Amino acid sequence: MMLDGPVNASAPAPTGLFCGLAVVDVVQLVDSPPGPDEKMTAVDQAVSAGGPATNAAVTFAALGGRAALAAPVGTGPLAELVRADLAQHGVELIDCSGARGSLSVSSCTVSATTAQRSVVSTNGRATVDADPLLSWARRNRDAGLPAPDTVLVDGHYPALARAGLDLAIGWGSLRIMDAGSWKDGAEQLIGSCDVVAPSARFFPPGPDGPLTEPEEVAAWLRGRGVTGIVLTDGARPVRWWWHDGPRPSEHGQVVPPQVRALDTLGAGDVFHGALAHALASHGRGPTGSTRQAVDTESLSDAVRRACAVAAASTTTLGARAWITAPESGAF
Ligand SMILES: OC[C@H]1O[C@H](O)[C@H](O)[C@@H]1O
Repeated sequence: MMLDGPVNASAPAPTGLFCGLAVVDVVQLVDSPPGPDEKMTAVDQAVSAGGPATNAAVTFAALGGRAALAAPVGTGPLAELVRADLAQHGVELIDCSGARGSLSVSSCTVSATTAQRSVVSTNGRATVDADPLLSWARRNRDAGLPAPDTVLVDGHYPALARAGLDLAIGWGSLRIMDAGSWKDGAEQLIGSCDVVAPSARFFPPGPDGPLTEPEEVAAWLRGRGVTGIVLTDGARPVRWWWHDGPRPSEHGQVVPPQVRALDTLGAGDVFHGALAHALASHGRGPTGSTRQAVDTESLSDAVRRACAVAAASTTTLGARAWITAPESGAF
């Protein structure tokens, strides 16, 4: 799984802002998922902060980037756990809690036989206030700090995503969306993104029902002005499309490294964090904007790197242990 070397060894560390969900993940590794009314002893456990944007931000920082996470976290014991995990992994928190600051717990069961996960969570039920994000941006500007190279949104808390994307438009940052499975309201955000990474469960509405074919999904996203499309499908090949202005569209796929997976929870988030890191590492283009530096070659290279990191993350339990695993030195 050794990669060809750093994306751009001489460039300063890329910076990323991640907007979306923070939760507490309680992960139990079991021989097989419990049945109704069954109590069982787990084989192992992991507890950490979780949520797509949170896991992506931690990955970005673990790969050497400077990451900030805008998410409602609030106060109390669960919030303390999230804050401690982010601090340990070098992610700056911009707490965007509104009046109701209620952090969710994701109860995650992972089968040691199949590495498949089941997740139960109230997800994003806190109210959100985007003002702390805007203040953070103003403070950084006044301090002369560079704007983030990339902004990633995960589709949770659309008002926060909107604020992050609007800032990114002003900064000229590369705008990435972890689109996951289809969510109502996604369409309003997608049109503001340069790169959209949906999963194989992303079925946008079509004239005759949901669009399920990858080519149809890609065409739908292209029709909304998206330049780079990265369609993930678990351990199956990742397909990508690049469609830049009048030039013909380019398309390719990357077969992820085949590994002995223990836990697939959060692997998609790790993929998105690594994708953002690789794309942001290409530096700034001729107009001083990161988005100008990204092209079809950098996208396919970023997909290849993200596949390697995400595959490695599935060999350990939870979305953190891969960071200190010996083979992660290759990243
Ligand atoms: O994408 C997986 C993440 O979101 C889920 O809700 C879990 O919290 C996990 O951290």
